[in-house]
Amino acid sequence: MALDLTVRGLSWGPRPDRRIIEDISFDVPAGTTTAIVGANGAGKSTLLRSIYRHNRPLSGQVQVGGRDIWRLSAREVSRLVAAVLQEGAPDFSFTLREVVAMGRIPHRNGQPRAGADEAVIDRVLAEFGLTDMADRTFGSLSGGEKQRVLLARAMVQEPQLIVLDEPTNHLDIRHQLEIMALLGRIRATVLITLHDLELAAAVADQVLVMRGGRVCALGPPGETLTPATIRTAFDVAATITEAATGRPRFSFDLIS
Ligand SMILES: Nc1ncnc2c1ncn2[C@@H]1O[C@H](COP(=O)(O)OP(=O)(O)OP(=O)(O)O)[C@@H](O)[C@H]1O
Repeated sequence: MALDLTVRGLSWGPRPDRRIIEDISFDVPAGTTTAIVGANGAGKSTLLRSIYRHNRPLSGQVQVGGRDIWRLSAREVSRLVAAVLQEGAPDFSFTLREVVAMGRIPHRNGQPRAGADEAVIDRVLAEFGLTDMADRTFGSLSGGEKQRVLLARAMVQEPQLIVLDEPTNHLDIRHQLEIMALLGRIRATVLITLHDLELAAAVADQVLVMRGGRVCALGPPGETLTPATIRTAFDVAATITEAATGRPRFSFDLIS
């Protein structure tokens, strides 16, 4: 299940005269992945917060499947959009299964969990290799396992759009690759912030490069992750070579 995301002229700031993101427009076609990259403070997380209906825009629109998210209730949006964020980790005393089950709440309409919910939870736990540790407490898990659980919680939400803020942060190389492989199997539309440009080039159909709260480049990785754009966005010199896999490999130098 996947719906397209349309963002038009989106601006947000804590006050009308203090805009952190300004005039952002882009489309994410249904079922595709867009990576957002940019320097620290460029506005990536702020943009995501507007898309999962946390920051009400000062101007502009966010539409999922053609529906303006601010014309829908929070519950309706949570049936469409799931978020995997840096902040907002669940209580560490919940079991892994309880944390994953929280993803069904938007579908329950005040009713207790039903058999259908349990079936979705069991399926996703199995898909994510979490069944055997389902009774462990969230607090006892490693960083990589926690990240997998948060992704599983988003998946039981059965979203049409999933937004992820740096889901590979703090993960070792193997766990980074595992998370990216899991993402590759997701049927939803994906919007993801990443600091690692090689990961972005590997997973994204489209890359949105941000600088100073604005879109600095938008398009396929080969057209956006160029030395010129990287210099503008990150203020570094980039050299791009081709790895044995055929994917781009980046190395960086300070500009003296
Ligand atoms: N509610 C807020 N009030 C005031 N300033 C804010 C608010 N939210 C974010 N900012 C500021 O907006 C800027 C962009 O922040 P944001 O977290 O979106 O950047 P980012 O690109 O995600 O950065 P990073 O790569 O470091 O995570 C930062 O300078 C931040 O301090």
